[in-house]
Amino acid sequence: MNDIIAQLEATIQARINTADENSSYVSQLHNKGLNKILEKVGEECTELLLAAKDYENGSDRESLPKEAADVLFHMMVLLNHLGLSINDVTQVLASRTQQSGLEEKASRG
Ligand SMILES: N=c1c2ncn([C@@H]3O[C@H](COP(=O)(O)OP(=O)(O)OP(=O)(O)O)[C@@H](O)[C@H]3O)c2ncn1[C@@H]1O[C@H](COP(=O)(O)O)[C@@H](O)[C@H]1O
Repeated sequence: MNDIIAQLEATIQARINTADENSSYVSQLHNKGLNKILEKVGEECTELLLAAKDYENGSDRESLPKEAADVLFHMMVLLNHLGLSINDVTQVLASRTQQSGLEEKASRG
């Protein structure tokens, strides 16, 4: 796993464990609960879509990677809030590397 992702995950887990709302955005979000986290993930996904359109039409070439980072970060907070990890996601991706997406689709029948 990418070092930054692994480091970020360790920080997210530490913030969830210490749950110090005053000094931590992750702790705040974790304490607010699943609905608030899902709201943030939804918001960030919408911002990602808008940034992708702006990137394509050339009006904004800066925001797309930042919005993608926001989505990834909030998805990691979501996974960790529920006791999962980005490792659970990379394991799924790894298990899919032996098959093309089209083969997988055809195998569903
Ligand atoms: N990568 C991030 C990161 N990306 C985005 N954000 C926060 O996510 C929020 C994004 O929400 P919005 O853009 O909607 O901004 P907002 O209007 O302030 O949000 P709300 O008031 O609606 O919650 C902002 O507060 C950002 O600061 C992040 N906050 C933290 N991290 C990482 O998480 C680590 C732990 O952070 P703390 O828990 O704050 O210590 C940090 O060291 C960083 O590495």
